[in-house]
This record gives sequence, structure tokens and C-alpha cells, in this order.
Amino acid sequence: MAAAGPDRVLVATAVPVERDAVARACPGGTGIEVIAVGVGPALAAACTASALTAAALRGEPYGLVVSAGIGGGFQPEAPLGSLVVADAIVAADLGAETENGFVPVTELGFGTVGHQPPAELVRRVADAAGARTGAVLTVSTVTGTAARAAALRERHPTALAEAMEGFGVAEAAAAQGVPVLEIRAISNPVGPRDRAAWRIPEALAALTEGFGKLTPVLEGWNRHDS
Ligand SMILES: O=C(O)c1cccc(C(=O)CC[C@H]2O[C@@H](n3cnc4c(=O)[nH]cnc43)[C@H](O)[C@@H]2O)c1
Repeated sequence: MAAAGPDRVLVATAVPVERDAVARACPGGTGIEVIAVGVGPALAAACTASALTAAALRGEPYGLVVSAGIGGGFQPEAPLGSLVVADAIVAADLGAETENGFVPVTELGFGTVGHQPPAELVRRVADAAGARTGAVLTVSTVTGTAARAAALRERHPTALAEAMEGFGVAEAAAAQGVPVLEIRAISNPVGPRDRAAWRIPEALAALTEGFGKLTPVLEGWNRHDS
């Protein structure tokens, strides 16, 4: 039997400037498509699910989904302008606040709070792009205090970054049995709110450079090979 060809890859960013930064490194004909799916986990999940379903109905299903964009980095492990590849995609604020602290939704008997990207693909992508690997948290509220940053790190000691879409994109992918990655270029520290300290152009440039290096890995990847 002939070996299956490489999987088609869907890259989902939140906003158009992130989409364009990734697309600059992914010229047409590579089997990689880049779309903007909106800010926040719910909109990102809805738009990603629509794109996956539409492709499957066309008879051109995706074999991998990548949530990509800028993100906040936990300091000092994820400096501004660096890249992080998620080895775990974690819904960090999906649960209940109690007198004894935060309780994840899974401990209340519902749903899921994490997705695991394929370990070998994470390693290959991170090696190609010179990225760090660690948990990437999905939050609905951007962290704005040192106390909140410390609480997140205490609950998630391996976390390197936070953003707002990864878990939504991962839920949509998981619902269709498609593996998922998350790749973040660090635009700001996670911590006290200081919008003037965000380095968005530099992070977008890092996203383009990183995808330039990791695109061949995505192009060659087939989930049935690994
Ligand atoms: O400045 C604000 O008030 C503000 C509030 C909500 C969102 C934004 C964005 O610009 C978010 C765009 C996009 O970037 C990701 N991102 C970047 N840094 C962080 C962060 O520290 N924490 C969470 N998300 C972050 C996120 O994925 C958004 O889609 C600005």
C-alpha cells in the first residue's frame, strides 16, 4: 500500500495581523492554510470548527491544526521576542473559585481542561524554530497583576506563556479527531499591566521568522508516520 502524503495543515491565529505574519512564511502550495479565527477561546473554537467541517465536507480534511500568534511570557523563562511551542494546552480559568481557591472544571465532574500535542512533533517544531517548550495557558482575561501571574505559575509550574485561543482551537480539533499544536511569539510579560511594554511588532517578526524555519517540519508531517 502506498504511504499517505503529508497532512494538510490549518493555522488559526486570533487577528489578521497575526495571520499575515504567519502567511508571509507559508507561501501558497505548501498545504498550509492560515486563517484568523477571532480573539478568545469561544470564537476561536467556533471558527476553527467551521473551517475543519467545511474542509472535511469538501473532501480535503486537515490532518493538523496549529493555534498561533502572540502571547504573554512568564518571566524570566520566556523573554520578549522568544518563541514557545506548547507541550500542553491548558484552560487555566475554566472552573470555579472557592473559599479554598480555584477548582478546575474536571474536579467538578465536567469536561476537560487540557490537550496534549503530539510529543514528537512538538520536539521537531521546537528544534527547527529554536523555541522553548512548556505549557501554554488559555485565559479569557489577560493577566494584569503580579499576584495573578504567581497564582497561575503555582497551579501550572511548567507554564511558559498565556494567550486567549489555544484551548478553544484544541477543543475544536479534538472534536474532529485532529491533532493540535500551539505556537506563541512572546509580545509582553505576564504580570502587572503595562500596555506600553508590549512589543507586538517584534513578536510578529519573531512569528514570521519562526514559521519560516518550522514550515518544512509541518509540510513533511503525517500523523500516521509518527
Ligand atoms: O490591551 C488590552 O487591554 C488587551 C486586552 C485583550 C486582548 C488584547 C490583545 O491585544 C490580545 C491579542 C491577542 O494576543 C494574545 N495575547 C498577547 N499577550 C497576551 C497576554 O499577556 N495574555 C493573554 N493573551 C495575550 C491573545 O491570544 C490575544 O488573542 C489586549
